Amino acid sequence: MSLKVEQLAIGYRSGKKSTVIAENLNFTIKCGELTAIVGANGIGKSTLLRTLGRIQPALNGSILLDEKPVSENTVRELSRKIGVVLTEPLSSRNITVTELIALGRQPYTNWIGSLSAVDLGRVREVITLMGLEPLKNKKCFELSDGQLQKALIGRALAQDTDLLLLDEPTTHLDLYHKAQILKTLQGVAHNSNKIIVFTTHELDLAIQLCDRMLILGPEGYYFGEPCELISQKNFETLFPSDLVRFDAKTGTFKIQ
Ligand SMILES: Nc1ncnc2c1ncn2[C@@H]1O[C@H](COP(=O)(O)OP(=O)(O)OP(=O)(O)O)[C@@H](O)[C@H]1O
Repeated sequence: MSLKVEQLAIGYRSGKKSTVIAENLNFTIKCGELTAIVGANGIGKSTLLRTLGRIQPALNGSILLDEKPVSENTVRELSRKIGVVLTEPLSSRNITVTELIALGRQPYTNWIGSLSAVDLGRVREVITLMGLEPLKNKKCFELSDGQLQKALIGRALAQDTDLLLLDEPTTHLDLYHKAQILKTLQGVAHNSNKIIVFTTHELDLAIQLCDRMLILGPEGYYFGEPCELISQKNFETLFPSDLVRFDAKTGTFKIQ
């Protein structure tokens, strides 16, 4: 299993006009790898993530999952292959954490949506994995933003897809829980052989925990292992150097 991007152009179409956000993207992510997409505000991280998940169309090029163009899958096929966690608010919060996570099993349930023993087992597994046991019977409206974020990631993990795409999954979390979530995602990628891709502004954590990183910059993009990107000085391209500078020794940005 792999996620292969060939000559991909991402952006927006409005009538006959198209706005290209990034183009000529080429990279391959293998199963068992955790990958972060990083870059400055407005550079195109979410646009790329949504394009990879077929939530918005590519302007050009192709996205292949296990050598098959994602565009050739039906919606139901895609729901078993790609799980997506976006930053949009939940439409209804009047359900329990367990019910929310169980929604992730929808691609596998029958037409009346009843959960099998396998579905229920997976829901229980995810509740334990995400540390949601104490919250499992709480209604979603009773949760803090960080707790809800964990439950939403739980829903996507219950979906059990080969590819999991998450847009800023650690935004509302404190440092401890940011590290905990990213460690959990790393564990899922490594132990269950999944491809997990997420956008983030947490450069330090991503450098420490990811197998690959994709840096989107104003002049182009860089893709590789964090240590390669550090030694090639690619992190220096992320921001103008008047205020912050990347320190290759510690792998962190320092304020000038
Ligand atoms: N629906 C849309 N129509 C047209 N342009 C859009 C749309 N959504 C985003 N853009 C533009 O696309 C560019 C990339 O936006 P995107 O949200 O992908 O950036 P990002 O890197 O995720 O930013 P951030 O770190 O601030 O979340 C921005 O210039 C934005 O204004």
